[in-house]
Amino acid sequence: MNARLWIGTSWKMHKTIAEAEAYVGELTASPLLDRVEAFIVPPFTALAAVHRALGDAPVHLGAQTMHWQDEGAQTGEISPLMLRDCGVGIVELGHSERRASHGETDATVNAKVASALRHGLRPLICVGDQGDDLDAGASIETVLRQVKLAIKGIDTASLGRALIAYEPVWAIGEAGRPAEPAHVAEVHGALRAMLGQRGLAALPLLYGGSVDRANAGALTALANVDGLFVGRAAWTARGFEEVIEAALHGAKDRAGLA
Ligand SMILES: O=C(CO)[C@H](O)COP(=O)(O)O
Repeated sequence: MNARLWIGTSWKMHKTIAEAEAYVGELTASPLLDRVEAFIVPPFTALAAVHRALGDAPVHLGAQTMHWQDEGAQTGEISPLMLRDCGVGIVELGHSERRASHGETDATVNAKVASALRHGLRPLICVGDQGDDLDAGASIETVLRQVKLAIKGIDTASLGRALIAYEPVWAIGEAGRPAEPAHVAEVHGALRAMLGQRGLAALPLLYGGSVDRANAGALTALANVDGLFVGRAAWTARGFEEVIEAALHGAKDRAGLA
């Protein structure tokens, strides 16, 4: 296997179209993009403009969520067909902010994963334990349960396109504290073992939550970390490039990575 690291950033509810275009103009000048599977996940309003601005650049375009129906009376929602129409290839599903504040459940994540795969989109399934889970030693069972429910009833062959991001809720955002590499290694190891039992050992496992250029290398040095999903540290093109650089450096001695 000669896999490459997946390194991406969600801009969450940040950036106007002009700001998004300026970011893409700067990022696409980076030679590092040829060495990873880079992806950016802008807000819906900037998707079409970012798609145009990316042109042939080696950067995947993602969306932050979607509805599972193709169309319908779903005010305010976006369908998989609409994402495809904007040039989107990846869709983030189940982020903890959507679970906490926008009614996302394990069941809706499961419906969305199935729909994304039907429409040729690559689902980026986000799972994460709460601080209480961590304190109770229940991180692994929480995360395994979320993944099992997200992929429930979906055939193994089509799931080969999925990406999984472990994002501890206690590690995300301004109030978050970055997870220790030893904790990430334990959770990713358990995820790999469970997925392996289901014929899905090759699914890329990304880590997210307060990733920055200082800790990226220690995370990608871990055998079961196949990429990083970054928020704040990559909201400038230079910041994103620095994280990619650190991630590549961390992974340089790992067998099987390009
Ligand atoms: O979604 C995330 C990565 O895009 C995640 O919420 C991490 O955010 P960060 O703590 O600002 O890196």
